[in-house]
Amino acid sequence: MIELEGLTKRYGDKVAVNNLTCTVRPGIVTGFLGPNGAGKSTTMRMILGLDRPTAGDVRIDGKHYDQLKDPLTYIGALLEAKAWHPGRSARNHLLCLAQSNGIPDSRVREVLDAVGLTSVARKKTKGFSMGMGQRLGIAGALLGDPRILMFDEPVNGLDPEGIHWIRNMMKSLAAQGRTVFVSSHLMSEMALTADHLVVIGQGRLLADTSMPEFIARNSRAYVRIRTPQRERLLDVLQQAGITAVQNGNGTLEVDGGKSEQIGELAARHQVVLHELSPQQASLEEAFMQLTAESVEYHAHAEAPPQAQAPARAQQQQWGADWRRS
Ligand SMILES: Nc1ncnc2c1ncn2[C@@H]1O[C@H](COP(=O)(O)OP(=O)(O)OP(=O)(O)O)[C@@H](O)[C@H]1O
Repeated sequence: MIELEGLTKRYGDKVAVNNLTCTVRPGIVTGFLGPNGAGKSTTMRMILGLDRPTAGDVRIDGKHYDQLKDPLTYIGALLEAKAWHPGRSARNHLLCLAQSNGIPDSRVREVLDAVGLTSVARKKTKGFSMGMGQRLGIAGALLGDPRILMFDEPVNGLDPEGIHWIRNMMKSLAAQGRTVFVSSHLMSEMALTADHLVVIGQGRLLADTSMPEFIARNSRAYVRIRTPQRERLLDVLQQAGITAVQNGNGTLEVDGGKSEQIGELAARHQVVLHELSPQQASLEEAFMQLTAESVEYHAHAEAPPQAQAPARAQQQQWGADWRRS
C-alpha cells in the first residue's frame, strides 16, 4: 500500500500539495487525476523521496522510501521518460539499475522482452523515440518485480498498439495483486483502465472513490427520447409530472433514470418511440464538472484568432508538409 497522511508541499508561497490523505490499495488500478498543475507529479515525487514534504507523511508498505532496502524491489516507477544517460544502451542502463538494487542481470533480458525492446537493446538511447523511451522507463519500473508500481502519464508518446499494451499490462499487474497507481490526462484511457480514482485540484483531494461511483456522483444521468409524436409525448409526460427538455436536434431529454416509466407511459398512450436510451455522462464530463473550479490554466478561445489569410501557394505547401509527416 501507499499511504499519504496530511501530505503537503509548499514552494515559497505556492502550495503544490495541500494536506493530502489517501491510501492506494493493492489488487486494483488506481487512477490519479487532476488538471494541469494540480500537484500529481509533486505527490509522486514525494512518494519516491525525490521531494521532501513540507508537512505530513508518505509511507510505502509502512516505510519511508529511504528506509527500503533495494527500493526497486518494493516500488517501480516511471516518472519522467528519458531519465537516463543518452550515450548508454537500453541494456546497459537497465544493467546499472539492476546491479545497484541487487537484481540479477538475467532479469534485464526478461523486462526488455516484456516491453518489446529486445531488438534495440544494444542501441544507444539517444536515438530513441518518445514511445521507445516510455517503454524503457516501464522496463525500469518492472525490473525489480515490485509489488507496487507507479506511472506518471505512461501512455505519453505511445502509438495505439502501445496504449493497448500498457492498458492490459496495468490491469494484469493489478490482477496479480499488485498496487498500480497511474496518472493520466487521457480520461477515455482512464475510464478503460482504472478501477478506482483519486482526483486532486490545486493540491487538494477532490475525490477518492470507485470509478462507477465517481461518474454517478459527478455527472448527470438522463434519458434520451426520439419520437415522431413529440407534442403528444410531451403532453403525456407533463400529465405524469415528468419534465422533458427539448433539444435542438429534435430529441427530448428527461433527467434521472426513468426510462421504464417513460416506456410504459408511451405504450399506454400509443406513442411511437424511435429511441429511449438511458445516458450517463462520460468520465471526461464528470472530471470537468468536478474540477471546473480548480483549473488554474484556462484557454480563452477554442481556436486562436485567424492570422492574415495565407497565400494559396503557402497553404498548399503546408498541406504537402502535413502529408509527408
Ligand atoms: N520545483 C518547483 N518549484 C516551484 N514550483 C513548483 C515546482 N514543482 C512544481 N511546482 C508547482 O507546483 C504545482 C504542482 O505541479 P505538478 O507538476 O506537481 O502538477 P501536475 O498535476 O503534475 O501538473 P501536470 O498535469 O501539468 O503535469 C504547479 O503550480 C507547479 O508550478
